[in-house]
Amino acid sequence: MSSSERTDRATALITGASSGIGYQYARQLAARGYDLLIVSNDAEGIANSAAEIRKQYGVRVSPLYRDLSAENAAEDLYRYCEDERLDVEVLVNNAGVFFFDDLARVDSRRIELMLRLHVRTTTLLCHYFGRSMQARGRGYILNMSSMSAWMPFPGISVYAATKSYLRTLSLAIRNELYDRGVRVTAVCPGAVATGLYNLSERYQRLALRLGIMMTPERLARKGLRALFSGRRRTVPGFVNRVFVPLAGLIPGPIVRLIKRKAKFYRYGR
Ligand SMILES: NC(=O)C1=CN([C@@H]2O[C@H](COP(=O)(O)OP(=O)(O)OC[C@H]3O[C@@H](n4cnc5c(N)ncnc54)[C@H](OP(=O)(O)O)[C@@H]3O)[C@@H](O)[C@H]2O)C=CC1
Ligand SMILES: N[C@@H](C=O)C(=O)O
Repeated sequence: MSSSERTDRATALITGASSGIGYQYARQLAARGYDLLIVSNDAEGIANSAAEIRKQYGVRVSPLYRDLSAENAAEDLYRYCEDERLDVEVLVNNAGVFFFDDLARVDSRRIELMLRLHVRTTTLLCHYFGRSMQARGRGYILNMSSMSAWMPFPGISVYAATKSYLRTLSLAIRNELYDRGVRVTAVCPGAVATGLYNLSERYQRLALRLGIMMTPERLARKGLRALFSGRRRTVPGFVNRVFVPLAGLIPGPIVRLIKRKAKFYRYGR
């Protein structure tokens, strides 16, 4: 199965498309001819993204304001698509949040929000839309995991665990849906220059120049290429691919030594 320029009215649903990587997925899917349904928790931000993409690509773009960490978020979104008779051919589960803190220290509401957004809602969206896609015999699901899926490190315990869950989930459902014409890909980036960790623009520019970070445009291009060529997973960036098998080999005492010494770990303490 491959996707080129589309002529029918298939829809791509992208969560968290008001900014960063999700916005780039939305633009690039519009460039491929998909109509879009884009969702975020910021009414003005998602409406602005929709207006810009509509103007640039001339496709139909519907912005939807939803808190995807809410209890029935996935079911609501699925029902909305049914009511609007949207033929969702591509589902991009991208919405995400980040915090850096110890599990025992952080406000429990932040933990709950991350678990609901990354795990509960994403899983149920895969369930509902995966079911329709398999009935139709065609579809694509892209789940945003992360290189941190292989990095059970202090400060990112919940984030890394949820991204590891998404990596595993994606691989399993890929094999459940493959013979029904549905492709599932986990995208596992290292650092991408977005607002996710509130890194200043100056440091982002430096990290981009040093090749430590990737632009969201480039990441989205690589993610979609992997999705439409039916790959199970992509870890964009050579250095990231080299680091992945090494991350789990770092001994606990070294991890704890870095934690004690690292300046970034002391911020906000
Ligand atoms: N940046 C990076 O280095 C990496 C990012 N990733 C993953 O990529 C994905 C996108 O992140 P990125 O683009 O960097 O970050 P951004 O902060 O730029 O984008 C996050 C998106 O998620 C949306 N979102 C957050 N909370 C909710 C919510 N409760 N309901 C609905 N939408 C929500 C935000 O919308 P709004 O604020 O408008 O609600 C925003 O559109 C995330 O899943 C992240 O974990 C993975 C690896 C590396
Ligand atoms: N930088 C990424 C981890 O490796 C992320 O934010 O997920």
